[in-house]
Amino acid sequence: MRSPDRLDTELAREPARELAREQAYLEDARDQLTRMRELAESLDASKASDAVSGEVLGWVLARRIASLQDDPRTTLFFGRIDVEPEEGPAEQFHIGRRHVSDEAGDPVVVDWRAPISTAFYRASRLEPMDVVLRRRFGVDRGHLTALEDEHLRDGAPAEEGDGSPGSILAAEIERPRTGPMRDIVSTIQPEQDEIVRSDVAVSVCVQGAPGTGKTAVGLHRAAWLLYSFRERLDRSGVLVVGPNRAFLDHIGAVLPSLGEVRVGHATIETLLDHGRVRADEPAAVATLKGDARLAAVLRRAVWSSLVRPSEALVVPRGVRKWRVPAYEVADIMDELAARGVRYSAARDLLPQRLAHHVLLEMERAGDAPDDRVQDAVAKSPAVKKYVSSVWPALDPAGVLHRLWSDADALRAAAGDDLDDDEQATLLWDRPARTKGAARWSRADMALLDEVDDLLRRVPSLGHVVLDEAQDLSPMQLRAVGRRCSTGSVTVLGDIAQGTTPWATASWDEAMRHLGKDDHDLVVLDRGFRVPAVVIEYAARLLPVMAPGLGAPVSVRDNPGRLDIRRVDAADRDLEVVRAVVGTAAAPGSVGVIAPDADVERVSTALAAAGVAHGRLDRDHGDDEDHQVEVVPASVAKGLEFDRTVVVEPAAIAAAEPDERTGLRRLYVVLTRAVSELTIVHAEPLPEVLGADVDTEVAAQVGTA
Ligand SMILES: Nc1ncnc2c1ncn2[C@@H]1O[C@H](COP(=O)(O)OP(=O)(O)OP(=O)(O)O)[C@@H](O)[C@H]1O
Repeated sequence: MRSPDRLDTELAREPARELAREQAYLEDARDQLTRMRELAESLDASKASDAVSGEVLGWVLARRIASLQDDPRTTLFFGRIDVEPEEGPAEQFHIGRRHVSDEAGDPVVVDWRAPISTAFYRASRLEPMDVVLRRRFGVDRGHLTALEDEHLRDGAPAEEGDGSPGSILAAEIERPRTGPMRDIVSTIQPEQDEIVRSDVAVSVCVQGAPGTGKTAVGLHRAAWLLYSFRERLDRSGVLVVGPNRAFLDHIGAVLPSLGEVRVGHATIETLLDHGRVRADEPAAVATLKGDARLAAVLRRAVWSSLVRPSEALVVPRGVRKWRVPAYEVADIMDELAARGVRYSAARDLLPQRLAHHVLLEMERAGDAPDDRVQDAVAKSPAVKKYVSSVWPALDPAGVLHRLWSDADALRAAAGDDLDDDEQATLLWDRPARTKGAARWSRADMALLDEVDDLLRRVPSLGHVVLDEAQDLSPMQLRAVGRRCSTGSVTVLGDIAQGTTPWATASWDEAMRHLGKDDHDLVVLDRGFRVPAVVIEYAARLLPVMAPGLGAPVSVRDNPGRLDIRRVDAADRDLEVVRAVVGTAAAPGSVGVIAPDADVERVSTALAAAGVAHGRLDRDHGDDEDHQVEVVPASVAKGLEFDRTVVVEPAAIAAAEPDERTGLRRLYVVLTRAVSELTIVHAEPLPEVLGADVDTEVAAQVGTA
């Protein structure tokens, strides 16, 4: 019998042995991956039956070979589950970013998206899902450094956990943020996994406070859908829509790191690109243009272009003239208009319909015309001219130009939907002379898109992930909705972060505008980004600007640090530089978030002090990665930095058109920090943050 001391020593050695065993398994898996890649490389695309198949096969093989590269920065797996079903054999599965199999075709590593992997993410003591052991691996540059086991059926009482992550999980969550956003496959939480794996037919709307993982969940859902419904979605396409270019740069590496390179990324501006935006307009005008009532107005404007025929169509052919009486043309037009075909598509059908009637006339007169005659009649100048007179050709710019310049046209289209004042608001003060000279606004883009769809149906994708959806107007939501009309959508957002005057107040309403009345609404409330002291501070804004919405419960180990520095106006820029220099000494990204109008000044002050930095503007950042980025407040949404320095909160709030929007913008800005938030201000802070806040919070975190 072994002595207790020896047993202890052995037990202490066991994890090291286990780790060595797993490391050996990893080496084996790597060999198998190499074997799979070599096999793919040995296949010859030129043996295909013809040149086109050869090209397709060559492309498929190249893609497969690329997907079988071993990335030395990660390991092939990050977890393991041991499954013991009541019936059938016990099995063990290593879970990784991609599938690896051995010579016999048996799995060595299973893809995190495979159905069997669900248990890795969701099994709990309450619901073990046949899992007896869940193992997580600590990883460093391709090596396993630690393992952590959870025994789900070891007889301990089946209680829910307290929600706090284990140490490997915690280390992953606490890892400093550098560079762009990374994937979270190894640590997806059960409530997140449920969203990720919702069926392809289900549209999901996720409301979640800052840092609850909405963006991460949306991107992983896209990857899961592509894996599970590859053929269908490869054909129809998947698109991610985000708020601005800087955000797309921030998230752009996540899907490629999961092996998905074919997902499109767009902002609402690039999606609705119907010309150059050349005009800014008052919030009241943009809000009205974003109102869903405009859809009915535009529909009327388009369809009222039809002209009731008053004269017969006369088609000369040889010595004869053939006629289609006006009332018959009207019947044909009514039938086409009632069929739900889009305006221009129906117009394309009209010549053939008219020609068919001419053909019937000819037959009645004893002729025996064939299809070629019908075609010739349809293409004849007489028919073309007639069609243009009763069913005029339209284009989006022409329709909108007329509405905004011609009070009578707008009144006719407005029906009961817009009152006189609203019509006056929409009319241009100085109408552009031609549609080509029109100075379109951002809000006009969604309207041009609506008209475009009234003329010809915009094709639908298989799935759209719409991030920061709370900021979209009803007309913009309709535009996104038509791009997933036959597919599904994942909508991500936070009502409290709505910073447009038209921001949505209700997800049910937003989903209705998207055409997805039937949807699942899920609330995420565990915060993975913002540490407790920072989120508690930012949450002081909530009762005023988003009553009823709660702050997330931070699951971060790091309590965070909040440092509020009040200085004289003359010293402010110097203090910002000092704060940045102090905070940039440690590794991790630093975001200096300033009122848009102050970005230039802050950047100049940093440059003068020799602090290298980048700048994230609305449309782009530069391509280099900088540790320090200066960020206009209006661009900060969706981004995160290890540490942030926020400049002049009162000015950030005051730059918005109203108090509520201002405080919401500030809430977004204050919730970008992963570990530290430093506020530098000369103006008094907004009252709702607390009059006593300087001393109170400073004391709480022991700052200067
Ligand atoms: N399960 C998880 N494991 C590890 N990290 C996570 C997890 N979920 C989220 N995170 C991390 O938390 C941070 C915040 O996530 P994300 O940006 O997706 O949140 P969000 O809800 O979209 O935030 P916001 O509303 O502020 O834009 C990211 O760094 C993300 O990688």
